[in-house]
Amino acid sequence: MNNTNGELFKGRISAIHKNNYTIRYEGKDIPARLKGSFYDLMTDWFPVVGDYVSFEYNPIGDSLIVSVLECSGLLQRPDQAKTGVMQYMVANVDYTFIVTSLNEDYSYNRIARYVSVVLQGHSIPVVVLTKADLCSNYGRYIREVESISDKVRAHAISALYGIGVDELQEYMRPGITICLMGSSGSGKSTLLNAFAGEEIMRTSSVRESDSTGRHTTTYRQLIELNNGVSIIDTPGMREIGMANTQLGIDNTFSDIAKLEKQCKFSDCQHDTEPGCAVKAAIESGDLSVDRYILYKSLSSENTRNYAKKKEISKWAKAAKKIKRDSF
Ligand SMILES: Nc1nc2c(ncn2[C@@H]2O[C@H](COP(=O)(O)OP(=O)(O)OP(=O)(O)O)[C@@H](O)[C@H]2O)c(=O)[nH]1
Ligand SMILES: [Zn+2]
Repeated sequence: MNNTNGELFKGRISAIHKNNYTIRYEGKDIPARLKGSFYDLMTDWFPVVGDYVSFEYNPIGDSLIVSVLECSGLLQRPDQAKTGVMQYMVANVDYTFIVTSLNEDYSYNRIARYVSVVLQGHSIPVVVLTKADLCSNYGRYIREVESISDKVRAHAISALYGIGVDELQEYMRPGITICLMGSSGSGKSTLLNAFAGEEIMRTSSVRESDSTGRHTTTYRQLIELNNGVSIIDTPGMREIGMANTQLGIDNTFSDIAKLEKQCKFSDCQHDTEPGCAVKAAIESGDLSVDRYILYKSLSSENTRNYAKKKEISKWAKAAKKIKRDSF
């Protein structure tokens, strides 16, 4: 690759640190920054890790990212300011491994949240229950996770003892991108090292007393394995809020969403109304009350946050107008 006169190349964003980007191109990592037009246009379509971009190559300094190419498999997370706005996190992800350790990190509710976010982003959720060596009854957890949704498969592994990691090989096909999501200390880096067969990520040591991990992963990073699989490791996330995720929630609980449409009255509150399909399913044991409550609580959290987001953008517009009018 030579220095070019505006010639464009296609690469993939492998890391982002503040305004510094790294592009993966033909096995090399190239430092890059965004072309000024990204900022001029005030676009919120800034590249994220996993995005394919076109760029102008500069062999002696930063290359210039010109545009973001079309993508699918986009994962979002709520912004840090908790304004109900979802931010893009990673792009072009085929499978998302929801990594949860089989100790107090395990949460049915949180896994359902992750699954909704993953399905909303058109990626396929796979729950990886780590540290199976610390749990005597992991079969129960696999069944419980798979009962959340028929779109979810779960595997119990111990990367430390090499148990169950082979089961995950079925997802590892050349050209596939896998994103690892999960709390800090859940074992993402250890799993990545097991896939790579060598220590490519530093792992954090868990404090013995409370088995929480210290934060080690500082930014999202795409790593290409020798088998042609790309892995994106994300920093540990404990909370995952719902906003603009209704499609993902309905997709996760598609049987419930379908049942609600079968009630006799279209505005059925599933309370005392006759011909209520939801109540009938609960009474017959086809639908568990806990799962139904979870679906309702995620949906109402989503609606609340979405309304908040609209409210905030109304304030932001009004504030901009005041500023404009005062000049
Ligand atoms: N017992 C046991 N411990 C494990 C296993 N996998 C990982 N650990 C330990 O859990 C701790 C945290 O693992 P990491 O791989 O660093 O966790 P992480 O998810 O990458 O954490 P962040 O980088 O903070 O997001 C380390 O001390 C690992 O040795 C396992 O299968 N069994
Ligand atoms: Zn009903």
